[in-house]
Amino acid sequence: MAKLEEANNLNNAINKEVESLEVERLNHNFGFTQILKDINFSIKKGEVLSVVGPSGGGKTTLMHLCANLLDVEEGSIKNSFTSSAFAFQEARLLPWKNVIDNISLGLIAKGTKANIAKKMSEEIALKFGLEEEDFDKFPKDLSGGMKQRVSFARALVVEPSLLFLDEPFSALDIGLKMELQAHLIQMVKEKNLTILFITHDLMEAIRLSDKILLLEADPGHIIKEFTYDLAQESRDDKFVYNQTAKILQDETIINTFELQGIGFK
Ligand SMILES: Nc1ncnc2c1ncn2[C@@H]1O[C@H](COP(=O)(O)OP(=O)(O)OP(=O)(O)O)[C@@H](O)[C@H]1O
Repeated sequence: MAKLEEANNLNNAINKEVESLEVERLNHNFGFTQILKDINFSIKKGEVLSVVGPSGGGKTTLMHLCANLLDVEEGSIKNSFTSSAFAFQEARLLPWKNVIDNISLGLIAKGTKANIAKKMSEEIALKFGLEEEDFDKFPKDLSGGMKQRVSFARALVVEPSLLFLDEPFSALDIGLKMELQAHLIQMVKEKNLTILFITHDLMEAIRLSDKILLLEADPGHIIKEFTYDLAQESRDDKFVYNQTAKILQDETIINTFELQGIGFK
C-alpha cells in the first residue's frame, strides 16, 4: 500500500513537471467566417499568459477552444493540466444558492465531504474579502463586486492547476481590481497556479503576465509576443506605464487597437 502511494506521489510530481497546454496551427471558423488563423503558443506550469486584442478579435473563442468548450476543427490543442477552473466577466453564480454553497460547487462535484467543503469555502470567502454576515446571502442581494469575489473564490477553492480568466476585472472598480489581482499573483507564487488570461486591457496584461500574445482581428492571429521576467509582485505603476508606452510606440499595435486620434499617435 505504501509502495502504491509512493508511486502515485511520484506520478503526480512527474505530471506537475510536464503539465502544459500546447496550441499548434489552430484555425477556427464560424460558418464561412474565419475567426482564428494559425495560432501557435504554449503555456507551462506556473506561467501567466495573456491574450490581448481588440473586441471581436476571437479571444473568447480561443479560450473556449483551449478549455474544451468548443471542438477543435483544424490544428491541435494538447492540454495535460490535471484540473482547471474559470472566472468570467460576469460572476455566473447560481441564483438559488447562497454565497457559501456557490463557492462549494466545485468541491462538492469533486466529492469533498459537505462539512469540509463548507469550511474550505468559508476560509477562502474571508480571504477574498467577504464577511461572515455575507455567507448566507443569495446573489440577488450582492453587489457586482461581491459577486465577483464569490466567483474568484469558487474558481480557486478547488486549487486548479490551470485557471481560465475571461475579462474578469473589466466591470470592477480599480481598488477591487488591484485586490483580486494581488490574490492571483500570490497564488501563482505560492501554489504554482497557471493562468490563461483574456483581456483587451494591455496595462492589466503587463501587470500580471509572464508572456503576452497580441492578437489582431479579422481573422484573429498573433502579431506580437512580449515576455516579462520581473516578478509580478515587484511590478509597480511606473513599470506598467513604461512598458505600455514602449509597446504603444509600435505602428502595428496602434492600428490593432484603433488608437489613432486619441493621443497615441
Ligand atoms: N457561436 C458563435 N457563432 C458565430 N459567430 C460567433 C460565435 N461566437 C463568436 N462569434 C463571432 O466570432 C468573432 C470573435 O468573437 P469572440 O467573442 O471570440 O471575440 P473577443 O475577442 O472575445 O471579443 P470581446 O472582447 O468583444 O469579447 C466575433 O465576430 C463574434 O461575433
